[in-house]
Amino acid sequence: MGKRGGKKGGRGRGGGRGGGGNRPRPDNRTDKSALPRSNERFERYYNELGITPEGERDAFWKAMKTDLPNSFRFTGSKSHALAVQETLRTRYIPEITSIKFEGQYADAPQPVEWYPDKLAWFMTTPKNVIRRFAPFASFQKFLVAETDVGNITRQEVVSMIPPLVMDIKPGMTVLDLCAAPGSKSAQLIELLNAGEEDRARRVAHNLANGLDSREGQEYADDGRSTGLLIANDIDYKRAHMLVHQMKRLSSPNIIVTNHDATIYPSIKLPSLPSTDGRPAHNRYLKFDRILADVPCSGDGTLRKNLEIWRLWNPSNGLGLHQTQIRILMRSLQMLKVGGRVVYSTCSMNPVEDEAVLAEAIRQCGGTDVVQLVDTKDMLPGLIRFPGLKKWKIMDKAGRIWDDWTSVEKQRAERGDDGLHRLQESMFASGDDIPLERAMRVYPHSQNTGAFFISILEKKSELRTKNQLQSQAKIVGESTASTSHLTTDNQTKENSPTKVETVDSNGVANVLDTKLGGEVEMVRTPTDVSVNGAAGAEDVPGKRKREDEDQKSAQPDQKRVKSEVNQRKAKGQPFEEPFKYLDANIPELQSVKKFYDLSPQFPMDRFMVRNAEGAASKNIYYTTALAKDILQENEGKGMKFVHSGVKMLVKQDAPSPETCPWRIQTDGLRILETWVGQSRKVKLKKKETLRKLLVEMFPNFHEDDWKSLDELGPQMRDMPMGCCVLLIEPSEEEGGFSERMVFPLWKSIHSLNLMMPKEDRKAMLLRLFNDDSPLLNMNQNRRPQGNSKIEANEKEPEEVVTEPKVDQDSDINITTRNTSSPEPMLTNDNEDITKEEEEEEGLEEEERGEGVQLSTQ
Ligand SMILES: C[S@@+](CC[C@H](N)C(=O)[O-])C[C@H]1O[C@@H](n2cnc3c(N)ncnc32)[C@H](O)[C@@H]1O
Repeated sequence: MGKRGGKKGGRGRGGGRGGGGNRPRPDNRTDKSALPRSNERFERYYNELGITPEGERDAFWKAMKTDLPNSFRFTGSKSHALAVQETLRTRYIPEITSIKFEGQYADAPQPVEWYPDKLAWFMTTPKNVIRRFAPFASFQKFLVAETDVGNITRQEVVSMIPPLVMDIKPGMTVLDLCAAPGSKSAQLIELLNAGEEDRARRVAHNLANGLDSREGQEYADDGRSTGLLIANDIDYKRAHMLVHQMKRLSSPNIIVTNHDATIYPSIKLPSLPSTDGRPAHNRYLKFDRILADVPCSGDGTLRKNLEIWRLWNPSNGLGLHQTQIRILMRSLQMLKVGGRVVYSTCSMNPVEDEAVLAEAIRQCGGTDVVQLVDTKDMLPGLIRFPGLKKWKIMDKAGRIWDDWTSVEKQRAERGDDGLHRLQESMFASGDDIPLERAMRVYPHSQNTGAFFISILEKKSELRTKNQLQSQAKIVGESTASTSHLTTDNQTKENSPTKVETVDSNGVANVLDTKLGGEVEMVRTPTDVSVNGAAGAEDVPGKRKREDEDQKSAQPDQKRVKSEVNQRKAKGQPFEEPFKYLDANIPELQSVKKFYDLSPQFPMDRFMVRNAEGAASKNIYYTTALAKDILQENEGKGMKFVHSGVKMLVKQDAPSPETCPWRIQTDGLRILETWVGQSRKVKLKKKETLRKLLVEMFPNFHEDDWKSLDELGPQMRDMPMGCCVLLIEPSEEEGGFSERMVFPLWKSIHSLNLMMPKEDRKAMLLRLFNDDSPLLNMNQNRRPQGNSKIEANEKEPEEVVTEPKVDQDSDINITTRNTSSPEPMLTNDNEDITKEEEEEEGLEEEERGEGVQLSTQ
């Protein structure tokens, strides 16, 4: 499938069975496995810290110096993920274990024991062997196809831990503050939406049968998931990688933002009506759960990122300590009382781990206010070590210090030489903070990377004095301490409570920190009114503000449009605004009528992405809470990058009676329950589906319906346009083991299952072990309609890793170089990198075409 040529330096870990040998590669790419695996200061520091028991030290270093097994996760709804997992078990494992490689039978992929439902797996056979050794070809095809369509996600095993210990429940509000590229956000949304489809179907069934509606919080919105995940990243380009990942999840419960987590703005909610005649109080969103998977030095990923052996130095961790504290402090401020923050890093360095926890707890007012939750009984089967109570700090010069007193003494006697990065908060203080409740996972315990995970519970509101002090600290120290990040934040104090910041994109924001813990965006002088990221040249200034004041006098819609256009013209990044539609507009009314939608389906949550608020091409759907947030914060400087599931797409209709709005696969999962029986058809036999998958635009006129078995008469009688094809699991011979739904389009002369080519191929491979080429029956047909229709029928393709100009015009990006001037060891704990996707052969140009429709 993929191009394999030496396009870029690969992330290859070739060289045999996890041994990191130096075997030459068959292509011209750099063999990183040949990089030296030693670093005197790194090894000395961790030996001196004694992070593992004496008897395990050799095993620890041995594991560190060998290649990391590949690991992946089955994603999506549980039933679907289990169905894909079953294919691995029943078809590919027997095949793999019969392959002989270097004189031995290949190791089978194995499930990660502690991962719920065994949905995470790892395998020790090197990736390049799987890719290039012919007997693995069909397994490789399966992996690539399922990864391509989002059913499998490559992710480091240890990186899967934090979301699992967050105790996510339906209906919760969750914030992932440092979320790109989005592996953990994907897990979070799966947990948040767990069981949604079953619940909604139960409600619909009860309604149809005159039974009582379901009780309980989970059924508050007729079984639809009411929770919210806000996934954030400071880096604009990476925030768009996040958008790509989030779009694959097709959830209306997600908002992606692009802010600095240390000063993440408070999100306004609509005020409740005042009962006493006084002005209504401002309300802000507080979170049940926050994940602070902070930027870190990443030495826990060293088995995968071999460059860390060369680049590791003590300054990396020391330089991140303050930023990590600030991110954790801001998390705790935004948390509900009783809520939990999971703080995690892929670094083993206590200066980034326990020292950060201890300092944040102290700043909050102690363990009565914020307490660590014991993790030792969580995820039975996972071998872990307790958090450290005592530790030492290595300075820039490689000297190791036991405590702060010794540093101060040295400073008094010999000056600051090499000590300037050291701070008191980095050292163990002897406080009675139960740091052992955190968990440390090391490579040798179960052949993984290393990770640090902790859970903090907010017992009571933070004390206002501490809040203000810590916020003042955020303001005062921001410039110095974030300079090492990949972005160049600058912050300056404006007044005791007003803070002007210029973020990584050059966007100027005014934040008001006066409210107990609220960081409110009060003005964004250069923001494109709602979401835009300003150009670097747009630094705040008096003239800018005057311009802004004038602009605010313009009608909102015109202003947004003109500013978006200006940005487009300048090639600057911008986001189209989120505009909700009136439920009574003719377009939505026609959709409601055509699909016979149940009155239980909320018609007031549809939105479009254009300043005019016009339903012209794509209509998106969000939850009620996402709508409240997007509307309430519009024009207030929140940088919303993405939200909404594409649910309806306008199509050239084959007749005036046909609704031109077809249901898009992304939104079908949510809508299908509420579609009336008049636009639903059922299919039972696998072979009928196979025909619809292999043939694009199969003929459908005159007697063609007879070739479609049980589906034929249903489609013969179905008026043209889009309908819902439903497949129920059945025990019958030739029946299906899982429930599936698809949008099916009927035209004058053909039918078409509306699925992108790559999804069709993946499904053919999984259900039928069939990788024969797809047949485009349209090509064999005499053109009947006009050629414009054909052109309009193409679905825009999605990108995988790189942001690009989205043909949907939802997202338009001009990329900017935000990289740090110096080589920097800020590890992003990447699970999927561009480089790796290229290795997998998943380059953009190789992706199949999108959905096609025919009006013929
Ligand atoms: C360890 S990675 C996160 C990995 C991610 N949680 C996942 O599982 O895919 C850290 C991320 O934090 C982002 N970041 C760095 N400094 C930040 C800040 N001050 N605010 C928000 N995000 C930040 C980086 O751009 C990077 O994407």
